[in-house]
This record gives sequence, structure tokens and C-alpha cells, in this order.
Amino acid sequence: MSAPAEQSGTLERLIEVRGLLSQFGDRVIHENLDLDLERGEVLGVVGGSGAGKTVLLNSIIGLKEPEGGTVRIFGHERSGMTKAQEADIERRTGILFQQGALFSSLSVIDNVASPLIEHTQLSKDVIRELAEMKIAMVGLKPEAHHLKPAELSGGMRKRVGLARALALDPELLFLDEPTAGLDPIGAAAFDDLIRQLSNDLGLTVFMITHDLDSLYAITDKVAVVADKRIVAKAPVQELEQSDHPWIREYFLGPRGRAGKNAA
Ligand SMILES: Nc1ncnc2c1ncn2[C@@H]1O[C@H](COP(=O)(O)OP(=O)(O)OP(=O)(O)O)[C@@H](O)[C@H]1O
Repeated sequence: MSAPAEQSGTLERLIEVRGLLSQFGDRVIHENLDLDLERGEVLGVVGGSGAGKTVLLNSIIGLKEPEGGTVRIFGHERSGMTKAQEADIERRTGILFQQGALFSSLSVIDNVASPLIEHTQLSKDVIRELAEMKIAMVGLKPEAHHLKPAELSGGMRKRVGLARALALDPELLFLDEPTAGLDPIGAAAFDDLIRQLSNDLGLTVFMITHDLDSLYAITDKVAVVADKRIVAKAPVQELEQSDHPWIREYFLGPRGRAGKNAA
């Protein structure tokens, strides 16, 4: 299902946020926040702790109702969507939550199969085959199929979460701090995997991260959440030149230099 807005212009905008207002009680998290994500773009989203990155993600995927402004996804405005449009968008979208959000009582293969069971009418055998393919795609061996999440390392859990996010062949992938909790080698391997998959599958990616190495390794552009809005959206090399105090500190502070030199 596609909307006329998707075909307009040469770039296809998968996400369009305009004038977003997000509040919890009197506390304003976002005010007048604008953000676009074009098809094929790999966007990093950074900002200080509590700046509102996860709230922004939740507003885009429909887990939080905005207090004002508009959120369009695949050309549809979130607030006016029918159930059928919501289901369509859910099928076209994969999400890897920060903690993996795996079902602890289900094996790896059943976790990866769960979106296929929920959203398709495919036979058990086909679902199993597709789940096995996704597991292989994220670099896990068949021996992992029957393990439960508690029996996996943090890096393996992230891979299973990614395989599940990719189960329905999404066009748009949301990642919330995918490398958090991984050691530097595991994080670099995960970065490589995301970059490779986004290239091979032509994915559009919205990735919240604190990890500077990831920004340099995989993003086309980086959006900075500060002062309740997006204060900049540009390739990481351009952001290094920014005058904004938080951006300067982030990229040119001691950890920023370390990230840059490692790239
Ligand atoms: N359900 C909620 N009720 C009340 N306040 C909330 C709720 N969810 C988030 N907040 C507040 O909104 C602000 C932004 O939170 P958010 O989780 O988006 O930050 P973040 O940028 O993702 O931070 P971090 O990098 O630490 O994960 C925080 O101050 C948080 O306390």
C-alpha cells in the first residue's frame, strides 16, 4: 500500500516529523521538533541522556501519542491511520529495542518466527525456513536455534533481536542503542553487520546511539537532539565543525577524538 506523498519529488520520505510537541505532564520534552528520513538513509540519532531520543522513537513508531505536531510514516499521518494502515506499517517496519525485548520463554527460532506467525498466513515449515535464514543472516549458527535468551551472550541476544526485526523483510529499521552493553570488538562486529545488511537489503535505518564509533562506521547522517528539538542533521564530518556547545563537546571532547581517530 503506498500513498501519493511517497511518490512526490525525487526523494522518497519515509518519516516526516513536523512541529512535534511531546510532554509528560508539565514537562516538555520536544517542542517544534522537525525531522525527515529519506528512503535508503542510515541516520544516527544522538543527544545527551534524557534529551528525548527514545521518546522521539516512540512517537514515530506510535508508542507515544504526540501532544502536538504531526508524524508521517510511509506517507501516512499517524494520528489519522486506520487499523489496516497501522498493520501495513508494522509489517514494513523492524524494531530492535535496547534490551532486545526477546520472549524469555521462547527459543531463538521461535522468537525470530513470532512476527511471521503474527503477520502472515504462511505454513509452519515455510516460517521455520524463513526464520532459519534470518538467523543465518545475522551470523548465528544453527546450534543457537533451540537456545533460550537466558543462555545467550549479550551480543548473541542483539543478533537474535535483529533477526526478529528483519523477519518480515522491513524497509525501515529502528535501532535503539544497538551496541550498548557490547564490548568494543562485539560492537564493531555489530556495526559491520548493520552496515552490510542495510547495503544488501537497501534498508532505511533510524539508529539511536551513544556510540561514536558506530556513527563514523555506519551512518550517512546524524541528527542531534538538544534544546527540545533537532538542532542539526548532517554527515558526521560536518557536525565536527558545528558551533553548538553540546555538539562541540560530543565530537571534540576527549571521547569524541577517540572515536574519530578509531575510524
Ligand atoms: N513514561 C514517561 N513518563 C514520564 N517521563 C518520561 C517517560 N518516558 C520518558 N520520560 C522522560 O522524558 C525524558 C526523555 O527521555 P528519553 O528516554 O527519550 O531520553 P533519551 O534521550 O533516550 O535518554 P538516554 O540516552 O538516557 O536513553 C527524560 O527526562 C525522561 O525522564
